[in-house]
Order: sequence, then structure tokens, then C-alpha cells
Amino acid sequence: MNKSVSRLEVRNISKSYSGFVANHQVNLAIQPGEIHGLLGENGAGKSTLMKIIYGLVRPDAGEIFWEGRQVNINSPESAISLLIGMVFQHFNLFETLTVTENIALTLPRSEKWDLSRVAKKIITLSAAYELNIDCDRPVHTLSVGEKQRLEILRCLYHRAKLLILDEPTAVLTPQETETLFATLRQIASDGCSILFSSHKLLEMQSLCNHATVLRQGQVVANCNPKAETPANLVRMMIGADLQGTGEEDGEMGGDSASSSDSHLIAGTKRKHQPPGPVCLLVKDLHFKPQNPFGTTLHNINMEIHTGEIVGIAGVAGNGQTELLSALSGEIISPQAEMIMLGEMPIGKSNVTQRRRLGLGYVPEERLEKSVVPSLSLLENALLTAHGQGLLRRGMIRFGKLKTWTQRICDAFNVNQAGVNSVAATLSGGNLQKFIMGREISQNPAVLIAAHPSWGVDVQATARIHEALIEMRDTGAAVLIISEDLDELFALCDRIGAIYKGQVSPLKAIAHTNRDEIGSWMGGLGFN
Ligand SMILES: Nc1ncnc2c1ncn2[C@@H]1O[C@H](COP(=O)(O)OP(=O)(O)OP(=O)(O)O)[C@@H](O)[C@H]1O
Repeated sequence: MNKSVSRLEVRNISKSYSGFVANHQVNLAIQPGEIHGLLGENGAGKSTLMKIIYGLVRPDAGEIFWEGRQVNINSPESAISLLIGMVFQHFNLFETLTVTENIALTLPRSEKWDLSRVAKKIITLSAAYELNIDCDRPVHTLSVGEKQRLEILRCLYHRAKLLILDEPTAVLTPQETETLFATLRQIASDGCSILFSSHKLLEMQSLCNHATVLRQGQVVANCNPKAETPANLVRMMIGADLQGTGEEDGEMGGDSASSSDSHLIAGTKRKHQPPGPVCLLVKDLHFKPQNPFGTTLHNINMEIHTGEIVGIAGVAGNGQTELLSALSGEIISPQAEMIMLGEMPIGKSNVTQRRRLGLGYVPEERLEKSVVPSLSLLENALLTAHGQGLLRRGMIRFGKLKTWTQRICDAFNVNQAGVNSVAATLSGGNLQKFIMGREISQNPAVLIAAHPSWGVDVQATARIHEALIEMRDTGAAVLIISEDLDELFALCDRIGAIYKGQVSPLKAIAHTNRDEIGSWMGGLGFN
């Protein structure tokens, strides 16, 4: 192959949605074997550009060249036929089918029916790339992290020449991210090009030698992220310095991939005051899921006090989903006293009853559980906030609802076309900001949040952290379940880990470190 011909080149790509500009005259070229970063804050237009390249979105204008030849990529099928693969931010999987069946479905007729052959190849690939996945499990039983690994595996199966990854590390642990990056470097060194989007600056610096920076749909810079400081990258992304973080220019780079940029933004606002009384008590909580692939919870004991943020770290699939379901009321506990909200036994209460008593909840899955994708932001706000005076005698108070929703969007800088926007049309990060804002704005006594800053850019993460710390400082209890150790260490007062359905002791941040929590995440030392 002629080295001077780009694997992919896009010229003057533009795309608007009802007058809202998502991409404006974007130019970008990716060489064979290059890992090219696409950097930009939430709503900058990264996913739109990637979807155009993958044939999912038709551009209004512009041209695409594949290995020097102009092409018309008008569907994912035509992208796949060129050997372009894509891993999405939101999973594109059939929930009731198994891992093998999900991959087989995307294969040509001649291959798709030989499921045992497909399974064998999956096992080989998943071993080679350390993407451990059980071929026979139905997708609905997989954790968020496992579903994402399946998406990556599916692209690897197709031997793509261009692999597009839209925030693939959002739910991976630092170790998993390191492993993934090693895999991606290996794939790139074999000549495959990679287009990788993220707003995690350290990931960009660790993985990419070239990056295109998008702001409000336009290319504002091309750079080598390894040669830039994080402050420079932030400046390129948002066109200004990050507010109130104390972040200064400094040498950065190196090969270590941090799972987030949380260390850039938190830590300065911690108010050292003793926590209050126990607000959420979990006592000998055990639960055996009906789902044969679920994780059994074993006698979990925890005390969360008012005025503290507690974090539970863990590798996906260790019982986080079951613990979240049990605490939120999606699963009813064997005994009511196993979960106490203040003086109230709530183990047998349902989600709505728990919400009424002051329990806020941000589930793991954004589009599956947190919002109804086809409903507007107004309607989605009402779904969990109807108890905030938004109903009168069973009728919706639309004026109030509009003000309420607008306030959430303003406070959390949810960048969208208006409160009537359909949730599915928001960028991933903007949707996450909306969901966090919706729950925090209700001032719950206890907030249980999974992955609070999943897919959220550095500035918005700062805003979410600030709001969580503010809640804590005004007496709320916050429980965060996340795989992002950076975020947990930046935010939490106490921290523990979950492993195979058991929760470790919760230790004050000052009395533990990443190594200890990391080893607990791997099941060493506490059970
Ligand atoms: N189908 C659609 N209808 C209306 N607006 C859309 C649609 N798809 C995207 N947009 C808007 O286009 C803008 C760019 O979205 P895009 O998803 O490309 O951003 P992004 O950079 O990937 O953001 P994030 O980092 O949050 O994922 C956003 O403001 C989004 O709301």
C-alpha cells in the first residue's frame, strides 16, 4: 500500500439538525496504522462525525475518501464492506441473544449458522486480547463493562482496517483501559487505523500521536496530544481555561492511561467536617438472583452517614448491578430491615416508595433505565421528579415542569436545542449531565449513583463533582458505585470495593490507597 495515501480522509463534512450545527466543514485524515484521537467537549460533534464515517448519518455536505478513492458510505453495511468497524457509546446488541449469536448475526450467510465455529473464534480472540467473555451468556445478563467488551470483540472479529471507537473506555477500570490500549496499539501496529474519541485528556495523551480537536462542530486544532499539557488540551477543547480547578500548565504525557481526568478537577473543595448520623444502613443484605448469570450478594453490611460520600469500586460484573437494584428497590430484599433509610425499613419498598422517602437513584444504564429515549427531556424530568410539585390532582403542571427542566439544563449546562428535545437525540455526555442534574436537583437525603461522570467531559465532570460535594456538605449521604478509581479517590470520604457479591470494609480515604482498593477489587485481602 502506498504510504502517502490516507486510509480515510473526510473533506468539508457538514451536518445540521433542524438548524443546529453538529458538524461544520470538518476535515480529517487518518493514515494506515495511525491511532487518531477525536477530542472535544460534550456535544462538540464527535459522535456525529463518527456516525457519518460509519454510514449511520448522512452528511448535508462533504466528501469521504477511502484509500484515495471517493466513496459513498450510505449505510453501516457499506462501511463494513470497506472494513470499517465501530464500537458505539450506547450498545447495539440484542439483549435476549447470546454473545455468540450477537456476533454471528453480523456475519455473512455462509458463516452465521455455524455457531460452534463462531464461538471457537470468539474464545481465541477474547483470550488473545484479554476481553474475557462467556460465549453462551445472553446479553441481558452482562454488565455494562462486559457489553462494551462484546462490542469491541465484534469489531475485532471482523478484522476492521479502520476501527472507530466512541469513548470505549467510559466503563473500563484503569487496568482494563491499560489492557485495551495495549490491544489497540497491537492492532494499530498490524496496520489497522483507529479513530478514537474521548474527552479524557490523559487517555488521548497515552494512546494518540495525532488528534483533531472539535469545538461546536468545527475543527479548532490538530495536534500531537503527547506534546501538549492537559491545560493546553482543555483550552483547545473549550476555548478557555477550566474554571476553578487550580489546574496549571505542566509537563504531562507518558504511557500510563488514567481512567479519567478527575484528578485534574477535584480535591480542592473538600470540607473537613465530621459526618452525621447513619442515613442508609445495609444489614446482612443477601440476595440470590433468579438470573443464572447474576451475582449473588453475600451478607453485605454498610453504614452511610449524612454528610459523607462513600464509594464502592469494583470490576464490572462483581455484583454492582445486583447491589444497585437491591438498594434502589428494583429488587425487593428478603427482609425489610436489611435496608434502613434513617429509621425506616425499606427493603420491601418499591422504587417509587423509596424515592418518596428521599432516595435518589442514577442507574448504570443511561438509555435503558435512566430515561425513556423516545420521550422529551420534559417528560423524562417528570418521570422521577413528579413528587416535586409538578402534579396537581393528577394533572401535569406544564409551566412548572418547563421551568423545572430548564433549571436542570441551565445548572448542569445540558447543551441541547430545548426542553422538548427527545432524549435519544442528546449527545451521551449531555444526557448523563441531564440525568445527574435531574436527581441532584431533587435534593434527596441519600443519592445512589452509578458512574456519575460516565462519558462526561472534564468541565462537566467538575460541575457534577461540585454538585455532589455541595449535597454532601448540606447533609446528604452519597453512595457512588463506579469502576473509576480516580473519580472515587477524588470525591469520596470513605471507599471500599465489591468482589463476587461481597463488599469490603469501607475505609477513610486517608487510611487507604489505590493499591489496597485495587487488590480488594481483585478479591485479595478482605474475604
Ligand atoms: N439525531 C439528532 N437530532 C438532533 N440533534 C442531534 C442529533 N444527533 C446529535 N444531535 C446534536 O448534535 C450535537 C453533537 O452531538 P454529538 O453526539 O456528535 O456530540 P459528541 O461530541 O459526541 O458529544 P458527547 O461527548 O457528549 O458524546 C449535540 O448537541 C446533539 O444534541
